[in-house]
Amino acid sequence: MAEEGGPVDVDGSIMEGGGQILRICTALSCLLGTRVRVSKIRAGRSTPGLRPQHLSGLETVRDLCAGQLKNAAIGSTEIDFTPGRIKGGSLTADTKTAGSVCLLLQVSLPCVLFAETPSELIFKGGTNAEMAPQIDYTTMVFKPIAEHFSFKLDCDIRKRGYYPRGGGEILVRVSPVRYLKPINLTDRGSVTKIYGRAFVAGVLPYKIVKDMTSAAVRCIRRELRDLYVNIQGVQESADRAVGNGCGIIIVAETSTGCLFAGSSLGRKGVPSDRVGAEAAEILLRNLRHGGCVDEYLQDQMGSHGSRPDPSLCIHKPLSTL
Ligand SMILES: Nc1ncnc2c1ncn2[C@@H]1O[C@H](COP(=O)(O)OP(=O)(O)OP(=O)(O)O)[C@@H](O)[C@H]1O
Repeated sequence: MAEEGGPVDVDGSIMEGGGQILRICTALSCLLGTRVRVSKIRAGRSTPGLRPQHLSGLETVRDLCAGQLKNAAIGSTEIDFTPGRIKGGSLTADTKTAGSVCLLLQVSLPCVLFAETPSELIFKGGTNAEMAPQIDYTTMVFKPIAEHFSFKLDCDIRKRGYYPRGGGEILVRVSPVRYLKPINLTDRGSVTKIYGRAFVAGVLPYKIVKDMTSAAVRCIRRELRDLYVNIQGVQESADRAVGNGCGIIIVAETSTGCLFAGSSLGRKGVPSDRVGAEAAEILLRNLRHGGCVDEYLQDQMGSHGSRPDPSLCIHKPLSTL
C-alpha cells in the first residue's frame, strides 16, 4: 500500500520470491507513473538480491523513462524506483554475463509499447540461457501470441550467446500503440503440428543435435502417434554465435492457434538424449493440463506471477487433444 505521496511497497518475497515479481512491478510502475519500493528481492532464491540480468533490466526501464533508480547494485535486496515519462528511442542494455536477453525484453516490452516514440533496443547477454525463455521460445511462442494483442514485435537475433560467456545480441524494434486489443484464448483445439529447432554451437559436434532430436521424437511418439515431428537441426555458424552451447525447443500448434513449448539446454554431464527427452516431456506435460498456454507463457503474459500448480491442472488423456 502507498502512503500519501509515498511509494507503493512491494514485498519481493511473495509467491516464488524470484525475479518475475520485480520485473512485473517495475514495468507496471513505469506504465502507471507510480513510484515503487521493492524489498526482499529474490528472497526465495539461493542467491538473493539483484543479479546482473535483473539490474540491467531495471536500468533499461529507468533509461526508457528517464526515471530515478535508487539502491540498485548487484546483490541489492531493496530498490526504489521513480518513473518518468516513457520516451522510447534507441537504447543498448548489456548483462555482461549470460544473463538472459529475453528477460531484458520481458521487463522493457510493456514500457516501449506505450512510449512516445518507436524504440530500437539492443540487448546483449545470453540468448539461450537456463531459467529463462530461450530466444527461440520468444520468437516462436511468445511473439506470435503476443502479436494477437495488435502490435508488432520485430526481433532480430544478431548473435547467439550461451552460459557462461554470454555475448549474444538481439535487436528489438517496437512501435508504440494506443491500446492493446483484447484477445480470447479459451478454446485450445487439437494439436495439428509439432515442430522445433535443435542446435549446436562452437566446438560441439553435430551428433548432439541428432541425439537430442531422435530422443525427443521417440518420447513424443509414445503419446502422439499420428503427428509428424519436424525438428530443424542447426549448426550455428561461427560468426553468429559466441562460445559453445547446445539445446532444443519443440513447439506444438493447435487448430485454434494455441502454441505450447518444451525446451532444454545441454549441460555438462547430461547425455544429449536426456536433453531431448526433457524438452519433449515438458511439452507433453503442458499439453496434458488442458489449458490454452504453457506454464511459461502463463506468467509471461502477466496473468499470474508464478508457475501454475500442477495439482490444479485438468488432466486429459492426450488422445483427446
Ligand atoms: N524453459 C522455459 N521456457 C520458456 N520460458 C521460461 C523457461 N524457463 C523460465 N522461463 C521464463 O523465465 C522467467 C523466469 O522468471 P523467474 O521468476 O524464475 O525469474 P528470474 O529473473 O530468472 O530470477 P530467479 O533467478 O529469481 O528465478 C519466467 O518468465 C519464465 O516463464
